Amino acid sequence: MNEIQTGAPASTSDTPEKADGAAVEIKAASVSIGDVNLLNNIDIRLAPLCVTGLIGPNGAGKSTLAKVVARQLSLSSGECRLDEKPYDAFGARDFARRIAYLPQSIPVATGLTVHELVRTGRYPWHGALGQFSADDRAAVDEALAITGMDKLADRSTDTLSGGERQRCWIAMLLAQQASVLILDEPISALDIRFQIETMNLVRSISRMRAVSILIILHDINLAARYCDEIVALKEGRIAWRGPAASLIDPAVLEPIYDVRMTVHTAGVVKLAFPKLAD
Ligand SMILES: Nc1ncnc2c1ncn2[C@@H]1O[C@H](COP(=O)(O)OP(=O)(O)OP(=O)(O)O)[C@@H](O)[C@H]1O
Repeated sequence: MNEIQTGAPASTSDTPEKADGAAVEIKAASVSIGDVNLLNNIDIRLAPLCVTGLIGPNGAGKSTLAKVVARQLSLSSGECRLDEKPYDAFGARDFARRIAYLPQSIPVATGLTVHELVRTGRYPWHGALGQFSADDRAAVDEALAITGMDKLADRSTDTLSGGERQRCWIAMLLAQQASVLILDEPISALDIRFQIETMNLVRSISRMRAVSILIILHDINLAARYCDEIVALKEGRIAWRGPAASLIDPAVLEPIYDVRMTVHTAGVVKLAFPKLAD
């Protein structure tokens, strides 16, 4: 997997321009199912050039919030705005040009090759006749190359390993060239090399394409290292938010996870670990 090379490929007249950096604003968001409150009064803003890490214990509401931002789940109360307009102002295709979502559970079998699956990321950008343009082809080739999936382009997705499948879906998302990326645990199945390369890629995309990124992570050390801002959820509420550089501190982490923590310093890098029992 390589560092991202250039900006979006040059547009031709039959495909729309890539949407400019978009900002998402979620205000006073609550989600209830029956009498269970999954999210309570959440405010969050995703801005271009910013990687926001969403952390917190299992069941805290992270995936629920990701689904809300990706318009997969409706709010019980509150509002979602994209570029200062309510989500309802966007049709499905318009929305997909702006916001791309990688769910936590990706389908195991699609019956498509890697190349065919990544091509589906271009759907929102097809011209009026639905024809695949030079821009579409360039976006797919670039997405395959920077995720290292070009070597497996002709393989059936049904035969991929868990990590390869995760990279394949990341490639499809990159081909979509949206201005906002919502990534729910995108590195959970990746080995350490691909974890680091994916996090580097996420940062590069944020910087080079002015993309707004929300990424759910369980690895707090990677979150501190690669994100700009952190939002920590606990029991459906925001337990802490702040710059990623302030995360690795027992005073911050212990109340979020209810685990005693210890911090080790290697050079200028601080790493947090659970404290072992004496
Ligand atoms: N449709 C639903 N009906 C009832 N409860 C639900 C529903 N969907 C989610 N929940 C509950 O809401 C809570 C938050 O779930 P969510 O998947 O958002 O957590 P999470 O922080 O992403 O957890 P994890 O780290 O384990 O993936 C959980 O307790 C879950 O069981």
